[in-house]
Amino acid sequence: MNKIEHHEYTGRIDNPDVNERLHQIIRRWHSKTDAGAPVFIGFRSEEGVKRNQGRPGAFDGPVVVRQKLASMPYKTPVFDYGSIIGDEDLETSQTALGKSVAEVLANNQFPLIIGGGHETLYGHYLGVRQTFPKKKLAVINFDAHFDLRNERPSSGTMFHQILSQDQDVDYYVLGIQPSGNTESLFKRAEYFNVNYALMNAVRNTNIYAETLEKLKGYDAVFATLCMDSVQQSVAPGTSAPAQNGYTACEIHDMVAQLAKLENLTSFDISEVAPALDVDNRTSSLAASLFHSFMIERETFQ
Ligand SMILES: N=CN[C@@H](CCC(=O)O)C(=O)O
Repeated sequence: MNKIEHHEYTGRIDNPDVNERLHQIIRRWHSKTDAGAPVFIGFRSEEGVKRNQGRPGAFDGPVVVRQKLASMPYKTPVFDYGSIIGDEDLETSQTALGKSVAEVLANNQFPLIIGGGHETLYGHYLGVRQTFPKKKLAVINFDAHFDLRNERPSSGTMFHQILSQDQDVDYYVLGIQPSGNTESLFKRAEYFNVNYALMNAVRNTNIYAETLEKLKGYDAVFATLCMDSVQQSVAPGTSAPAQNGYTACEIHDMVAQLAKLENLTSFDISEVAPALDVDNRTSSLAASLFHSFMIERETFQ
């Protein structure tokens, strides 16, 4: 059984009479907490990255991203489930994450999952599927990579795992880098009818707006953001950084639009690797993206 670790939030206080920063307002999750509220769930795992021959360092992602979130202004109810401590038994760790995600969804709350390597997404999927066993699902991935490898489960296989076992999931991925995916992976994307857009198309066409329109037609949508979709200058702390990835401005704007999607069930940000980071740039950016998302989605609470 995977251990659950709890995070102690601390930070500065400007006015002791008002709870106006996240560390002042956040409470430990329990099954009676407010419906509709966001709930952070950490997934401390880098086993998938190791198996994928990447650069480990994401194990502390959930700790450092929470440290960065702690002092951000936030006033509405928000909860923290804790972090699942992953180990070499990735499959069991992902099952544990799925169970936690399903528990939170069953409470009509909104899981905000902090990875961990991108193997986080497979556990995220398990929780969504367990909650909605019969629904037509879509997953939207902001990523430089397809993650369609057909190998032992890792941070490069999750969408192959999902699409080969579940006929009722459509896969959308935006920000694919030609320099990060071989012809074989592009062919596999065609084989699975993946709705993909290269980074240049995302920048120069209406594909994102069109994708959001299509996503409205599903029973439920879950979202994942791999930090290696963001350019290396602002997100150096990832296993496989991209030189031509999203700018900080572009990805904030896209996440803000995502937050308005009513049938969105849950959102993970993965591949924050503090051990590879420079001046906490990647963890600060991930925290800022979660914060933007929460502010935009407050209307649903
Ligand atoms: N989205 C994450 N992808 C993998 C690397 C991509 C690949 O397998 O080529 C990762 O960082 O571990």
